[in-house]
Amino acid sequence: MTNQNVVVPNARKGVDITITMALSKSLFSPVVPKPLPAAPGGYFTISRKMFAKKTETGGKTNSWADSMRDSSPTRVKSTTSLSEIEEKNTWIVNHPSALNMFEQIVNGSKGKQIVMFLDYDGTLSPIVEDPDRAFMTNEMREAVRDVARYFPTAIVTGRCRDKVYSFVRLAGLYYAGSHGMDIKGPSKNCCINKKDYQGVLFQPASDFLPMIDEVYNALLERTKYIPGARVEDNKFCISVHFRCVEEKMWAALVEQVRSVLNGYPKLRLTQGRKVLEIRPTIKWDKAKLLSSCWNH
Ligand SMILES: O=P(O)(O)OC[C@H]1O[C@H](O[C@H]2O[C@H](CO)[C@@H](O)[C@H](O)[C@H]2O)[C@H](O)[C@@H](O)[C@@H]1O
Repeated sequence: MTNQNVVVPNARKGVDITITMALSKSLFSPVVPKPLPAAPGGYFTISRKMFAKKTETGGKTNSWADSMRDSSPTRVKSTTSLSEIEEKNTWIVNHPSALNMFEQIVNGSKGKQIVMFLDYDGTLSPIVEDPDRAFMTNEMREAVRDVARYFPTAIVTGRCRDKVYSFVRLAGLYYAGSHGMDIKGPSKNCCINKKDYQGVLFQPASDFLPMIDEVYNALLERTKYIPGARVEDNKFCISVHFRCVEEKMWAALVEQVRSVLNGYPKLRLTQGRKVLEIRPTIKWDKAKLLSSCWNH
């Protein structure tokens, strides 16, 4: 089995795209016009996303605030150490540009089913201050529509599935919201055969809904005194945004979030791009979703 990550930088658009090439026997095969023959190999993934550093709960509030500062792109660094340069160079060597490897990609995909997995925020839409206004352009929508004509395509996001659908508005795609804890296939009208409609495919964390609701309300209450903090309900997950919070208040914000979570050992805290994410401790995330799709 081949598993290769290739990063495609695109300074012009500033977007990230994940391309996954998987076996022909996949979850998505019903919407492919001409299924490709099964291949003995596996899959390889091309990712052009610098995944934000994720940290588990358990650390001290200060280390959380440090981590929030470290992952903050607005923080200006006056010097770059030799080891940082070396680390970056190693990263680039291990994640070569897909644009420079097009032939290898085409060769590697022979006899395999190509499946597109696309992140939303910072990939299809620009990063903006207001999460409700992270709109994608019509040009990007058309590009995704075109891709979906050729390959089964899924949007995989930490957001609530309905919310991301309201941004993308393309019926022929798979949508995996709440970090893959809420998956739905293409809607009825866009399937070639009605029997292909798969509705809600997977909601492994449904038991957590009442708990998530409770925690969402507690977080709203506890963070309302921190200017700029924003709590987003992502159905099976919750996001606490600190993009608009002054840096000197970050430690106080983490303290509030952690104090709420103390009563909920079944929820865990991770960190994304200027966002704290609360999610169920089930053994399920976007990576597991991807591998389960191509092993389906
Ligand atoms: O896993 P992802 O799909 O990358 O979801 C992570 C978070 O994405 C969204 O927040 C990010 O984009 C916002 C709009 O550009 C930006 O304001 C925020 O700072 C970013 O973290 C989404 O709103 C969150 O709920 C997701 O957790």
